[in-house]
Amino acid sequence: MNILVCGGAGYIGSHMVKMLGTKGCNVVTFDNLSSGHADAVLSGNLVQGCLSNTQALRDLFQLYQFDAVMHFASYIQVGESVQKPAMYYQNNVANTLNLLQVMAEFKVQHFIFSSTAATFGEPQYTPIDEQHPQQPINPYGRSKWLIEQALPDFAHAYAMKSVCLRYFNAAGADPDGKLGERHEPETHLIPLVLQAASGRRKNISVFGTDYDTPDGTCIRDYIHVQDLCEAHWLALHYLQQGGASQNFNLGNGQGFSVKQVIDTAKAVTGKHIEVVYASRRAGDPARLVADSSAAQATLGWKPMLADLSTIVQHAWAWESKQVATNQ
Ligand SMILES: NC(=O)c1ccc[n+]([C@@H]2O[C@H](COP(=O)([O-])OP(=O)(O)OC[C@H]3O[C@@H](n4cnc5c(N)ncnc54)[C@H](O)[C@@H]3O)[C@@H](O)[C@H]2O)c1
Ligand SMILES: O=c1ccn([C@@H]2O[C@H](COP(=O)(O)OP(=O)(O)O[C@H]3O[C@H](CO)[C@@H](O)[C@H](O)[C@H]3O)[C@@H](O)[C@H]2O)c(=O)[nH]1
Repeated sequence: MNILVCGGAGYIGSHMVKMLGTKGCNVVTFDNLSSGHADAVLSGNLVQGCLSNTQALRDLFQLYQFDAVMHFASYIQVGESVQKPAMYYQNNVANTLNLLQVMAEFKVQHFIFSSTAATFGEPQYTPIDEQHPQQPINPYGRSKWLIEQALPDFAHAYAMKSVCLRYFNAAGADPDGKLGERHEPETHLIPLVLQAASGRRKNISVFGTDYDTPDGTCIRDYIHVQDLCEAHWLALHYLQQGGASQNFNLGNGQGFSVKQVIDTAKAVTGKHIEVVYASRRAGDPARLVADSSAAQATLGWKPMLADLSTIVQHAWAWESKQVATNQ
């Protein structure tokens, strides 16, 4: 199978490229390296280019006959999306539409899209299943939601079938230690806590202690990046076997508070972690936990690395490697 991975030099995409390589697929990564890293692409070819360049996409599709496209490329920071919505709608919506247009032109009919829990907005109930209303509360969530809304039209007009995978909080690192999270700047809780443990960062700020949760800090559903990639692999097979377009929520179904994550990191690393209590970060819902039973029933997906300690251990091995490499 020839698979195009847009954003394959990024955190989740690079793990996917590695997995596709081990499964025997021919992988082409298309990435503008705006936040990705060329050395994270461990399988196939890396084509450096931007989704804003429709002609570059046409040239790419001319060169390879893709069976499917996995689309990880986007901007990903909620806070930044509030400050710079134009940038988010341009990259996450307009550039994705370029990709879909070229897919339609070349009759590539299987699309797997990285969507997000942020399409739901403030939850009305948890765990969040696919029937939960989608009312995104920031431009990032809305940009992903807009693509979800457009996809049925592409299915109708061009017979393009898609699976939207709405990740909850992606975390962890390649169990082989070859890949991990390298966002610059890093905004995600687990890598930041571990940087505070390794000494690369002075402390970790806890954003808000007055939420309506047992310990007052926000609750999230952390899902191992390897388990996310496995879901993509199963989604690819689902589409190839004639499965209809569908959206799936992906998480472990278990929520952990910010304080619980820090405690787990202390236990895993055995290090002192300095904690600073700060005010709430705008746009953070108190509790996001996934109901992934649809993915389990339809795709046969089952998280294999669901334990938070395992997720943090793998991320810690990666962080320790970064520290050693930078010394
Ligand atoms: N990290 C999470 O917790 C999380 C949760 C839910 C959804 N997602 C989604 O998963 C996807 C991957 O997230 P990530 O954490 O790996 O992000 P990332 O920033 O590490 O990776 C994104 C990649 O896309 C590339 N890219 C961005 N715009 C591009 C463009 N116009 N043309 C070509 N390449 C471009 C970047 O260079 C980068 O390599 C994103 O779509 C994100 O919205 C992530
Ligand atoms: O220095 C920090 C960083 C984060 N947090 C808190 O930790 C939790 C998790 O935050 P973070 O790791 O930034 O993830 P989210 O904001 O939950 O967003 C992630 O998970 C969402 C789905 O749940 C995706 O849509 C986003 O793309 C992805 O970044 C939140 O309560 C934050 O307020 C802190 O307290 N201190």
